[in-house]
Amino acid sequence: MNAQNKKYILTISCPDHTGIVAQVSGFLADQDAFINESAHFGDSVSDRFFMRTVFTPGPYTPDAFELAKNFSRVAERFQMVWGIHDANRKQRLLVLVSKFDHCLNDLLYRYRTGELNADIPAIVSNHPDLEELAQWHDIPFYHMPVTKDTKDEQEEAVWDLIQNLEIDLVVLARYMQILSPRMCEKLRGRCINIHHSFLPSFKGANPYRQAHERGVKLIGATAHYVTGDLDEGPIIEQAVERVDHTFTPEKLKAVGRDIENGVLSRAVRAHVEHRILMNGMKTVVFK
Ligand SMILES: Nc1nc2c(c(=O)[nH]1)N[C@@H](CN(C=O)c1ccc(C(=O)N[C@@H](CCC(=O)O)C(=O)O)cc1)CN2
Repeated sequence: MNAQNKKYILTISCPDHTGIVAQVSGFLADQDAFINESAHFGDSVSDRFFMRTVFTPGPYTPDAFELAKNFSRVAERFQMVWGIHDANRKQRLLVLVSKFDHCLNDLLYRYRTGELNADIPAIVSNHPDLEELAQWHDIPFYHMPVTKDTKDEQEEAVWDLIQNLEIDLVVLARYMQILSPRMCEKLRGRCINIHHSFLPSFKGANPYRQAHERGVKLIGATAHYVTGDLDEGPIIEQAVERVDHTFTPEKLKAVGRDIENGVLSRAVRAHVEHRILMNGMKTVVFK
């Protein structure tokens, strides 16, 4: 164990090839680093390889900058998309909400208890309803109302806040406004939405009403990265629960709330722990 309790996470995605695990573990050994855990996946369809290795520096391990410079030679050889992340650095989340409070409430509980190892410097909403909940948690609340005519200005203000607060991840916790393609591009790979259906079923607004009208026997929730295509972004986490003909739309929503909470929190936790790697329009999520 090193004195400063430093720990890093190396994430890799690259064209599949023999010897990658050997080269990476050999590199870390040469840099005097201790591997704590490692996971990898070779996708035979996309022919890409994914790896996540957690390591702690030894007495002779160079600093993170020097380590990254040294690793870049290995990365180039295998055409890697890679990152070395500080496992002890808390990711900074901006949570966007509208009027529904259950996902925000759940995230804030997990944040307050330390289960969600992240910082939440601010909450943004297009409605004032949830300001009291933010105040209870002593988190700054920004009421940023939006209409079809003011959407551009509102998104500019949200973007300024993201930059000023050095936000790492934006979480749409039942935020009921569709982000513009421009905003989605700016937030590519770092904006997670909770959709209240088992996608790809029931995209868009009012999925519980759609589900009730369809007479489904399962309802679910999906956490996905946000793209310009509504509810089409790469899926991160999903869950379902059984329902039956006796379930009214209100009862479907009540059961759905607990599903949404669990799905969103697992997705956010996976992101902040650098366990999600992009695989085209899909994800690889390491346990
Ligand atoms: N660019 C994206 N923006 C958002 C996504 C997304 O996948 N891509 N997910 C939504 C959340 N959502 C479903 O999960 C959703 C939210 C809102 C609507 C919708 O039709 N909203 C209306 C306005 C509603 C209102 O005035 O309150 C609209 O924007 O025209 C559909 C689906 C979050 N954003």
